[in-house]
Amino acid sequence: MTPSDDDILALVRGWFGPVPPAKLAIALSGGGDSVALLHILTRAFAPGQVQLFAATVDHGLRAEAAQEAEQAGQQAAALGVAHTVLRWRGWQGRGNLQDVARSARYDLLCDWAQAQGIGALAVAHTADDQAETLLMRLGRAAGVAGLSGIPARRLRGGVMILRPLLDIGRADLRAYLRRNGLSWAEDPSNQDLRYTRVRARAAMADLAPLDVTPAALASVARNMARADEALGWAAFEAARHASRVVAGCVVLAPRALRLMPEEIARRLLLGALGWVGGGAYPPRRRPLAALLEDLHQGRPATLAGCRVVHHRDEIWICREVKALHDARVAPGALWDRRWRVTGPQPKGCEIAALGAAGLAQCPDRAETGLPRAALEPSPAVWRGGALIAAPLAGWGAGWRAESAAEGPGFPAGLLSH
Ligand SMILES: Nc1ncnc2c1ncn2[C@@H]1O[C@H](COP(=O)(O)OP(=O)(O)OP(=O)(O)O)[C@@H](O)[C@H]1O
Repeated sequence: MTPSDDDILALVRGWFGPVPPAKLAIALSGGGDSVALLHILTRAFAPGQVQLFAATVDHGLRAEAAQEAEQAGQQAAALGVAHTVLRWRGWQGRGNLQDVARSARYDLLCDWAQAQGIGALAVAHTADDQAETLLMRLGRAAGVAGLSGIPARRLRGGVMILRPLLDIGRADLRAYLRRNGLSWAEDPSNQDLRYTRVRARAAMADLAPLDVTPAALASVARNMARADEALGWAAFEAARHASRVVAGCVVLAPRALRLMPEEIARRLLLGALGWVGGGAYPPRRRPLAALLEDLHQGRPATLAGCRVVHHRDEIWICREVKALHDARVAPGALWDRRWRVTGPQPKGCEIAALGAAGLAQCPDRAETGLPRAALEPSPAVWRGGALIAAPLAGWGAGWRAESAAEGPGFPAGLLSH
């Protein structure tokens, strides 16, 4: 049965709970879903309870984009909502256009929201988007995390991204738009069968006789999200017992790693590699499985900007020194996302990796008890090619290297997976 306006408003109100954000940004593409979201949000809350702001990203990729952004602005204005157009002109012809544009769009929207002091951004993904995402991920042989689909809430760049329409179907939103006499722009790429998402949408109709409906798939995503959270928690607990952080490395007990369920070990490694290596994308399943096998066999390995070695009966996940070739900053600046090095007479000095040649100049290196793989990528102070200090290797009076990593760190980062 098609839900009425009141049903939809109650659903969205319920989604936000008793304390909705005082300021809420809306990502308004001008397409049907986000126009509906805008309209719904203007009606869902008590007057003055939630201050709304809308923004449209003009990617400059289609001739009509600027005009559509302007139209979206008029729709927002008609509803008394402040509107901003954010322009992106960053396409350099490299990589996958859809992915690059999406990532740039979220960056622009989150930066804008933060600059306005708005902590939450609503986007208009629907139950159909969720179902299509699940189908696409089945095709990529996803695991529990992938089958959790699009999250209802996720922190990005200090802004909480909210998806209050994730339990509402696209057809129901179209009915809402028509009932309320609202117009919207159709994105022509929604018909382009070259896109996997469009093919997934077309395939949904064929799956209906099996009861594989958007609602059922959205339900699977919710179940998987709960399982994912539980696995994240178990990995966090396992990491607390079987690992420690030393000199920017994650140190693991091999026996504990061997006894853990494989999925927990896999997540623990993923979290450690992400924290130490800082890669934008996590390593894929197969290289990660190969790494786990190497570790069980006592072999050293390299993955995701990390070097993994055995040292004194423990496994050390260290930063890969080769990945730091270009990492050079002035003293006091953030180095390799995680270190801040300060000390006396910094003039003319730069911070770069200690490396093998630098380490050879540190007489007290053995006394640190740290493996070479941990010391070589550690921050060192250089002046004109001469080593001034290597705080983690015990060389250079007065210089300090402090951990300055942002974010939840390790192992807490395993919980937000
Ligand atoms: N140009 C835009 N300006 C502002 N918001 C946008 C824009 N494009 C998309 N959005 C927001 O993102 C929501 C989802 O849009 P769309 O499905 O195109 O996005 P996506 O994030 O690229 O996801 P995917 O392609 O994986 O479905 C829209 O409903 C809208 O809230």
